[in-house]
Amino acid sequence: MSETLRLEEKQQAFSELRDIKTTLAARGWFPATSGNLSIRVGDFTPEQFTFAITASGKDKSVNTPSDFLLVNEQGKPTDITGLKPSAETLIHCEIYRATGCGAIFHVHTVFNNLVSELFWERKSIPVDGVELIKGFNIWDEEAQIEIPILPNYTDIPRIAELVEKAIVPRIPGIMLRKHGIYAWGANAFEAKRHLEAFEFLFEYVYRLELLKK
Ligand SMILES: CSC[C@@H](O)[C@@H](O)C(=O)COP(=O)(O)O
Ligand SMILES: [Zn+2]
Repeated sequence: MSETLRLEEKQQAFSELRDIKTTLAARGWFPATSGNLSIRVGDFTPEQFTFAITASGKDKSVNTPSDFLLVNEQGKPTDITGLKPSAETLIHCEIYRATGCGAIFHVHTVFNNLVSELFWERKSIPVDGVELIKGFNIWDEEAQIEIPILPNYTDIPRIAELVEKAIVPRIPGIMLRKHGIYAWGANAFEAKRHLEAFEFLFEYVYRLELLKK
């Protein structure tokens, strides 16, 4: 890839990340510096790829000139930089490798944490016939879906190695227990739609469980 093209693509990815970061921060979806966002950049094969990702530990409700960096398929910075990629970069790497998606957004919310604990023994969160399932492009009448839950190990490589097996066809997301959702899509627009659908469904599931009691 030529340097000019790479610079343009990098700036485009950083600008998209900034927009989505600002939008999600306004909803309070990045409490206490949590969450991370990434968008792929340039040519992409399962073996070799580059993506733009949020730097680790930043206050994601504030925009600064050093919020993002480029990393390779091993999660290592591609340029010389003082910035540290997200601590959860390896999970992004595995999702890109397994799905070939174009963007991945991760948020911690109270509702996603609650349902991940509520359904931990089942290892998936069931959702039954709710209209917003169509946000995943699933159009079956009264569709029933299961959103997979993985354990929240402190050691991120241990989580990363479980990702590929845990991915369920048609479901563009994985929950980490009492941690948060990773949602992905072909591009930032789709990943955002999926993330919003997940969060709506998690609140619905939680409230329905309460009503049943
Ligand atoms: C500060 S709590 C959240 C972190 O432990 C982590 O789960 C997270 O989502 C953000 O980590 P980061 O390294 O900033 O991408
Ligand atoms: Zn996290």
